[in-house]
Amino acid sequence: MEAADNVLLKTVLIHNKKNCLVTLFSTHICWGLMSCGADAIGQYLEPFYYQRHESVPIQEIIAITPEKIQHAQEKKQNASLGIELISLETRSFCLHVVKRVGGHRWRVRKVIFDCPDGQACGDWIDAVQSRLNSKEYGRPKHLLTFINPFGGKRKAVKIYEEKIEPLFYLAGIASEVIVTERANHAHDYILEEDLRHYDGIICVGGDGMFAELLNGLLRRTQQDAGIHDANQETKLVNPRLKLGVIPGGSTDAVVYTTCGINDPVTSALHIIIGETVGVDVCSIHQENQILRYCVSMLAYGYFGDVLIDSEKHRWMGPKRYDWSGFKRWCKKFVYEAEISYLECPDTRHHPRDGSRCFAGCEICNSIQHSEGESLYSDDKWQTFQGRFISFQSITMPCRCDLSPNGVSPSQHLSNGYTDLIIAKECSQVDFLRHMWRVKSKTTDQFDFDFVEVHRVKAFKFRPILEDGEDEENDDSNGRQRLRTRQLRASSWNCDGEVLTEGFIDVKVHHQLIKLFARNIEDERQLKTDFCETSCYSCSARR
Ligand SMILES: CCCCCCCCCCCCC/C=C/[C@@H](O)[C@H](COP(=O)(O)O)NC(C)=O
Ligand SMILES: Nc1ncnc2c1ncn2[C@@H]1O[C@H](COP(=O)(O)OP(=O)(O)O)[C@@H](O)[C@H]1O
Ligand SMILES: [Ca+2]
Repeated sequence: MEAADNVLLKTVLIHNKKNCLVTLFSTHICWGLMSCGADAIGQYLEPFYYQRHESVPIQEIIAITPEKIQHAQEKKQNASLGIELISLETRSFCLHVVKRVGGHRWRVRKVIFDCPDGQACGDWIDAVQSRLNSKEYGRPKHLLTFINPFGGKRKAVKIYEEKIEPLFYLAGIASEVIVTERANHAHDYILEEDLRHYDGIICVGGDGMFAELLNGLLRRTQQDAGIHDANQETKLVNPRLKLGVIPGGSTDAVVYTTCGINDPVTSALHIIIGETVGVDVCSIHQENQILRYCVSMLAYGYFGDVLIDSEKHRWMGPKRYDWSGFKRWCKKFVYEAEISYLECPDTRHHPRDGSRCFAGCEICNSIQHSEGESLYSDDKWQTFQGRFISFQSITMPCRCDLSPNGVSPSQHLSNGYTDLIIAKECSQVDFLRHMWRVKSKTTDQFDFDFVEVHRVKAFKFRPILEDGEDEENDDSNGRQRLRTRQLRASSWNCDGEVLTEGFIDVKVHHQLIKLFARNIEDERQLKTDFCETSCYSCSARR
């Protein structure tokens, strides 16, 4: 019974008016009815087995609090004495634990236990609290929080005050809150201020707001490490601070991808439990300068234009993307570029390999990168030159309400690669069929002969803006003449921010940042009413 070594506390407590054996292990807490009885003062007979029990990992305990309950006997006594409730010794405690309510949504569940006396109650609270404080769980204590009052439906301040602040208080997290007054407020603050006291920086906002935290933190980290204007060969430094997002924007692809849903309470709970996931970051260069960093979608052509147009319709809230998407689709624009890319050498990893990135992803954990090696000495660069409607580089799956499966469903959070998705020149109807599949959950959106996909480590993008010579009728004098046709230029949609530079070089940095989030769970594999395999009672029974 090796698991018994990890037993920290074991007593009979009252839960739901029944005697329950409650055991605190170093990794989880377990409670349930026993087949051998135990008396009310906590004596129990060995051997005992739980009949039915529940187990919660320590990681998923949000907090433990004393619970003031007037016990039945005391109530009776007080009633007979004709007195109101007086302050009595607290001998009950409440465990606030993560509860999964379906669709990746998390809520707080309260589980109350009554102890034989105040001393036992205090012992339980101290024992559980000391596990929660253990460094191995990395739960944040001090957070810097930025709220964008103008993101999405403009409800970020209300969301924070009503839903998030009480949860942080419950979990003992001190949060310094800054409601932003202008674009780049958060970015500039992170670049300049003293951040030593924080464990992490979070925002209540959308992808654009998250991009401010990302760019601010990565720039600050490189600056502090003495790395300025890095070229692509430079190994970037990983920030100490972790980032987190509470959805309050329009698309919220970062939070939807990493938590499985854009729900503020779920995100707050992911942050509180302190679990983190490494996330790949693209650095976007022009010559020897880093222009920006990007984690979700970097797009040129269709989605670049949609972003520019959607900014004019901000008043519509999140619906502006549908409207601009539709408007932009009505006019067909074609772009041309030369794109060179360094494809993932392992052919098992591909945007259409059918894999999914779940919490504890084995693919992300097993992929090896030879970070120190020069990308440019590699002779495996390939080139695509041609016309397209949409070009996207997708570094995480980019799930969102617009695309619940993701823009690249088999992309991974931390595999060190980005997926290039090129929708080549085609009819408007064909492009719509492709987009329709991106939005729907059913069919493979890449299964079209005009869609090309590659999983790459780096790429170079060179827009072609002149189309050689074209014959054109000049109606005024009826003669034909040759002239150079100008091709349309687009701009980049970089995590929802506009980037006007056309020529760029992009490189993926494997797990450059850590995000407070577990990543989505494979709900088919979640056991709801069974104990973890490490449970003492279960392993004893096996
Ligand atoms: C003709 C109908 C077109 C519908 C298009 C359906 C495809 C959906 C693709 C969604 C793209 C998700 C990638 C994430 C992008 C965000 O970074 C960005 C900014 O998000 P934010 O508003 O800051 O939360 N949002 C968009 C739509 O460009
Ligand atoms: N106080 C503010 N006023 C105006 N713009 C802001 C403010 N705070 C942040 N922003 C900017 O608003 C943009 C969109 O924010 P975001 O939270 O992503 O919302 P949405 O998802 O609706 O686009 C970002 O570019 C961010 O820099
Ligand atoms: Ca990736």
